[in-house]
Parts: sequence; C-alpha cells; structure tokens
Amino acid sequence: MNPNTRSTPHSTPRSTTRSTTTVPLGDRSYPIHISSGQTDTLGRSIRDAIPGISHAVVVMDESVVDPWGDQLCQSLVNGHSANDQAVRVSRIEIPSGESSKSIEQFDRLMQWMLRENSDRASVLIAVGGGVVGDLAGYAAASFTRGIRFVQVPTTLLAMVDSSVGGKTGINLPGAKNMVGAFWQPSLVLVDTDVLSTLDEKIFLSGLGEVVKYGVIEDAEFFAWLETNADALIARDPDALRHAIETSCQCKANVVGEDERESTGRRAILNYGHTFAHAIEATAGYGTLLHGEAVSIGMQMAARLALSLGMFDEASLVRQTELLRKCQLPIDYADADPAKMLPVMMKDKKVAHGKLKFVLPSRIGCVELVDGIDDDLVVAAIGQSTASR
Ligand SMILES: NC(=O)c1ccc[n+]([C@@H]2O[C@H](COP(=O)([O-])OP(=O)(O)OC[C@H]3O[C@@H](n4cnc5c(N)ncnc54)[C@H](O)[C@@H]3O)[C@@H](O)[C@H]2O)c1
Ligand SMILES: O=C(O)C(=O)C[C@@H](O)[C@H](O)[C@H](O)COP(=O)(O)O
Ligand SMILES: [Zn+2]
Repeated sequence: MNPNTRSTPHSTPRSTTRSTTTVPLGDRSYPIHISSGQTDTLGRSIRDAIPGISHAVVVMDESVVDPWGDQLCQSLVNGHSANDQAVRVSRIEIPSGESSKSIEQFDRLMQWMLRENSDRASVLIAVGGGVVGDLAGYAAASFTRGIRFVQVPTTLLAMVDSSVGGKTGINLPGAKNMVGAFWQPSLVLVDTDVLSTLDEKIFLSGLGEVVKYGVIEDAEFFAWLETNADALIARDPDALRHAIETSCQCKANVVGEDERESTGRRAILNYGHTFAHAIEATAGYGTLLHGEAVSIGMQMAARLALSLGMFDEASLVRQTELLRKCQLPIDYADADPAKMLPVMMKDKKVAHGKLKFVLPSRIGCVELVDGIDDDLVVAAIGQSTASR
C-alpha cells in the first residue's frame, strides 16, 4: 500500500449521517460528501457549497429524473433563506446508455446551454451514472472554456469512481473516452439512497471498480471484500458506506498525486481497462456494462501477469473468486484478439507507439509494464474464450 494512503483496519464501521473525503489538489481541492437519507436537501448542499450561484444547468440521465432529479431541482429552488438570491434552473434529460457519450449528445448539450443563456457564472450539475457524469463534465470543461460543475452520482460505479478525479469525455466509435478533458468538479455529492432505484445488474457492475481498488492498492480492503461481498450485494448500508468511502479515499489519494496521469501513478486506476475498453468498443458500446468489461479485463490482465511470471496462481484464484462472488462476468466468449489488438493500440497509455499494461504483482500492488509480446496478450485474451 502507498505510504500516504489510509491504513485503517477494515472492520465494517457503523454508518454516520455524513462523511467527507477531500481530493487534495491545492486551490482546486474539493470535497466528496457521502450521506444517506438526504436526497431532498441536495440542492441546498450545492447552494451552501457554492455561494452566490444564480444559474444551475442540471444535466440528468432520463432514468433518474423521477424522483432524484426532480427532488434536486426542487431543493435548488426552494432551499434558500431570505438573504439568498434566487436560482434559475435550466434542466435537460440525456438518453440512458453508453451511446450518449457521443459527439451528437455533446453538440446537443452545447447548443442547448447557449439557448439557455448560460455563461461563465453558470454551474453545471450532473445527475446520473458515469455516462452523464463524463458527458456533462466535458460540457462543463468546454462551455466558455470551462464552468464550475458538481457531480451527483446515481450509480455505485459513479459513486466509487467516475464522479471523482476529473476525467471527462466522450467516445469515438473505435476508441473509448478518446475525446475529453481533465476538468475537476467543485463538489461531489453522494447519497446512497439513490441506489434504491438501481437495477441489480447495474449495481453489481459497480463492484468491478470496487474490486479494482483492492487489487491495485489495498490488500486489506481486498480481504475485507472477500468477507463482506455478500453484505455488499445485499446493499447492507454499513458495508456499502465502507466500500464507497474506501474507494473514494483511494481514488482521491491517487488523483492528488498525479492529476493528469503524467507520472504513471494515476495509470494504476486503469487496471483491466486496456482490455475492457477494447471489449466495449469491439462488442459495441453498451453490449457490456463498463464495470462488467473491467471485471473481464482484470482477469485478462491477471492472466497476462501470470504468464509473465510476475503474479502467482493463488492470487489469480483469489481475484477470480471475489469477482465470481460479486456475480460479475470473468470471461467473454466473444472476445476476438484480432479485433481487440488494434483497438488496444489506441489506448491512452500508448506512447511512442508502445503499449503499457497495468499488471498485478500481488494483491494490493500493480506495475506498469511495456514491451510485452503480442502472442502473450493474444493468449491472455484467448483464455477468456477457451473457458466458455
Ligand atoms: N471518468 C471516470 O473516471 C470514469 C471512471 C469509471 C467509469 N467511467 C465511465 O462511466 C460509464 C459507466 O458508468 P455507469 O456504470 O454509471 O453507467 P451509466 O451511466 O450508463 O448508468 C447505468 C444505467 O443505470 C441507469 N441509472 C443510473 N442511475 C440510476 C438510478 N439511481 N436508478 C435507476 N437507474 C439508474 C442509467 O439510466 C443507465 O441505464 C462508462 O462510460 C465509463 O467509461 C468513467
Ligand atoms: O480515473 C482514472 O484515471 C481511471 O482510469 C478510472 C477508470 O475506471 C475509468 O474507466 C476511466 O475513465 C478510464 O480512463 P481512460 O483514460 O483509460 O479513458
Ligand atoms: Zn473504469
């Protein structure tokens, strides 16, 4: 584990009303507030955190408008004292699904923001999962060259990963997240109550990124997940809170040390993603959920590390069993190395034509490795199809 990260033992603590983790980025530092039972005051919290807000641009996944988006807009308008100025609220719905991380939806958003007379003082509020967070975050980074924005994540995956760290963007047909910007939010507001309307399969996909944190950085957390996977799947509030807080803390630490993925430190968050993004792009965006593709991708990466002699069989079995417990896919019968390899060469970790992989050396530790023979990569993908 990195010496700067938290080292508390992973017994499950009792939930408290609200906890806060800070993403440490100097004068651009921001809080992640994690609460439960406060969905009717989210707008109030935004007004408290961003005093003087007069125009809110609320970008919502169409599936979360009723009730979460509506509640948030209501409390933005109502939740003010006599001294506050009124807030004008512009709201737009984004079609659900990965295909909305597109140039078309980005263009639609920009044109609409202009029609709504948005300006540099407007604050964009993204309400949804990673798709809306990434798309709306990129809109915030781009409109008038950058306006403030707030992330209100509504999926487990968005709570533990995509709402934190400022990677925003959209997909190109042949490459995930290929167009975008690093643009940090001013605030992340997590309320676990919003998960009550989330489908089981989508909830479980978020566990893919949660397991990732255990493998890349925190062996104790990994062991805690092995013991508490059932509680998490049952959405036990204390287990859920602990998993979200630990994941956010890990991501906040890493982002604080390497905001723009320039030293290699942040690249560890990309564990499993070189394979996962190639699966998503070749299967067709939305065929697999991102967290599912990450689960399969981590298995491919771990098998590759095993074939290089840098990871041991027992650790691979532990990862496989934990992902199985989380009811995540561990293989992808339709994986096609011939199609995936060219897409993998579009990975953002490619530099000077060389691809780097994030590979585990043990549970709790990964390394960046380049110069790997294509045959070994093809074999690691092939094992995914062989076990069908
Ligand atoms: N920026 C980052 O650092 C980062 C990190 C991880 C993933 N991502 C991106 O995030 C995306 C995946 O995010 P996701 O898994 O949240 O997918 P998503 O945003 O597509 O949401 C999944 C589904 O859940 C629905 N939904 C969302 N919240 C709901 C709720 N509370 N109740 C009912 N339905 C709800 C949505 O309509 C959608 O159909 C991918 O595009 C991935 O690349 C980005
Ligand atoms: O925040 C990061 O850094 C990550 O890599 C987190 C990933 O879970 C996430 O899917 C991210 O969007 C991937 O980034 P990319 O740079 O490979 O597109
Ligand atoms: Zn991811």
